[in-house]
Amino acid sequence: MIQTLDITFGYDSKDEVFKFPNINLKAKEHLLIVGKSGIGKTTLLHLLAGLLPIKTGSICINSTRIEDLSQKKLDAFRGEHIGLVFQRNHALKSLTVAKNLQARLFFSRKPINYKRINEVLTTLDLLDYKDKSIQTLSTGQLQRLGIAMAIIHNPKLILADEPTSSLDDENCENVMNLLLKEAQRHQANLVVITHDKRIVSKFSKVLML
Ligand SMILES: Nc1ncnc2c1ncn2[C@@H]1O[C@H](COP(=O)(O)OP(=O)(O)OP(=O)(O)O)[C@@H](O)[C@H]1O
Repeated sequence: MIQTLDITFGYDSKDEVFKFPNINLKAKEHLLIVGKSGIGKTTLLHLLAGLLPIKTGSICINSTRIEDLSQKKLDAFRGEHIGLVFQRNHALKSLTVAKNLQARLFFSRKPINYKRINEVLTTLDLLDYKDKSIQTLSTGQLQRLGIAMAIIHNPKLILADEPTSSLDDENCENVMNLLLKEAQRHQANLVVITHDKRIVSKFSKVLML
């Protein structure tokens, strides 16, 4: 469940103040965020993840007001309950694909579940790369690994910034189906930013910034 109320934000280096429309998602509801380049979509996603501090307003995720949390508690809350798909991959370059997923589970304070790792890698067509260094992966494979890292710990909120932008039609379909299936399975909310017209029909709620 996500509820935002009158949130505003400003980057220190700029005078511009972003004012965002309220978001109200019940359990299992999903949201697509669209809008022209530079309007503030990624900024909003980072606010929902608690990666940036709101200036005013409130953000409530599963009954927790994230602006009330200390930095330490916020980091722990994010690690445990939120899965983030970034535009750029944040995997650790020195580790293999599987070790990156193990590290993600470790930082989320979840047990290392090898069956779950294999299942996610299979769905994302990455099983053959399990023991490969991530430096050998293509852009699309890296993007799929980013998705694996965002869902491996069964988060309650999945936030995805352009998750399908560098994927072909088949992988675009696989990735969206996986994100929706994972969200459904764990009763999670899924919030996706996109310019990708191929995925619009998958969402019943759309927020235009
Ligand atoms: N760290 C930052 N410091 C200062 N300004 C920033 C920072 N990050 C983003 N901005 C500015 O804030 C505005 C919104 O950026 P944001 O990335 O949220 O837009 P967006 O809608 O996601 O764009 P796109 O669709 O191109 O990814 C832009 O004008 C951008 O230049």
